[in-house]
Amino acid sequence: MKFTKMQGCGNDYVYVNGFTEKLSPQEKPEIVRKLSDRHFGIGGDGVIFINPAEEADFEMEMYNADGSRSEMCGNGIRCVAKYVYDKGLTDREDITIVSAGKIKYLKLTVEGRTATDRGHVTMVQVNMGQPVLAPMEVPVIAEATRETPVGPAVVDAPVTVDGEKYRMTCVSMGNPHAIVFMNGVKDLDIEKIGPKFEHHPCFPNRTNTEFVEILDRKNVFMRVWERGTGETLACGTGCCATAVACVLNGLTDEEITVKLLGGELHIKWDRTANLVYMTGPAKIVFEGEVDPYSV
Ligand SMILES: N[C@@H](CCC[C@H](N)C(=O)O)C(=O)O
Repeated sequence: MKFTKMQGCGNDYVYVNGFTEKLSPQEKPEIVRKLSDRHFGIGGDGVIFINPAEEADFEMEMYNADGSRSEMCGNGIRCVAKYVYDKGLTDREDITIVSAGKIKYLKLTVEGRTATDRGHVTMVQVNMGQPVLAPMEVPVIAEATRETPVGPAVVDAPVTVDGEKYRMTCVSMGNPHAIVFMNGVKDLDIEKIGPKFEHHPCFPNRTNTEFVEILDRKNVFMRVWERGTGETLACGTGCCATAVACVLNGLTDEEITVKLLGGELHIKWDRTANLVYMTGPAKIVFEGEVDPYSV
C-alpha cells in the first residue's frame, strides 16, 4: 500500500489514496493502530484516507491513532487539499471536501508556478462552518450556563476532574472540544490530566481538551490532549473551538493567532455569518510503501 506522510503544524498523519488503495471498513481500525505506532509502524497521530465523494470533490475519512473515527480534522483537511492538488487529482484552487457528511470549503495557496510546473500548495484556508454550542450536540452532559446569540452554551462552567476544580467552555466543530483557560500551560502535566478529561463521564463521546493561556487580545498559547491520540503538536479543530471559546469568555478579539507546540494557526470567527475560518500550512514529509498486513 502506497502512503504519504504529511503534517500540518506538526500534527502528522499517514495519508492513503482511497481511489487506488482498498481496505475493508472492518480491518481499518486495527491497521490504523499498527501504522500509527511510532516504534513498530510508520508513526503518526492517525491515518487519513482520501476517497471519492458524490456530494463534494473529495471525502476525508479520518482515524485517530487508537483506531477510533473522528468526524473532523482541521490539520488533516488542509493536508488532504495539498495532497489532491500536488498529486494532480484536481487542478482547482477552490475545492470541497466532505467529512462525516459535512462539506467544507477550501481555498488553496499555490506557489512555485512556472510555464512548465503547476506549482504546489503551501497554505490552505478552510471555511470550517458553524461552531456547535448546544450541550446535547457537543455533546456534554452539563447545564448551559450562558445564553449566546447562537443559543444556550456551556461557557466557563465548573467541572471537577481528578479531584481538581476547573472551568471549561464546550464547543463542537463537528468533533467535541472542552477548552480550559489557565496560566502555566507550558509546564502542565498534560499526560496526567488529559486522559482524565477525555474519559470524564460528562463527555459521552469522550472529548478533545485544549489548555489555553491568553497572551493578549490577538494571541493565545494552546496545548491539546486529543481524543484517541494523546498530546499532539497542534489541533486545527481545537484552535477553531478555542477562538470561539475566547470570544464567548470575552478574552480575545474574533481573529486570533493560536501558538502551538508545532507552529501557528490563524483563526477567525466571523460572528455576523457565524462561520469559523482557519488558515495554516500543509507539508509532505515523505512517501513510502508498506504491507498493511505485516506491520
Ligand atoms: N488533530 C485534529 C483532530 C483529530 C481528531 C480528534 N482527535 C477527535 O477525535 O475528534 C485537528 O487538527 O482538528
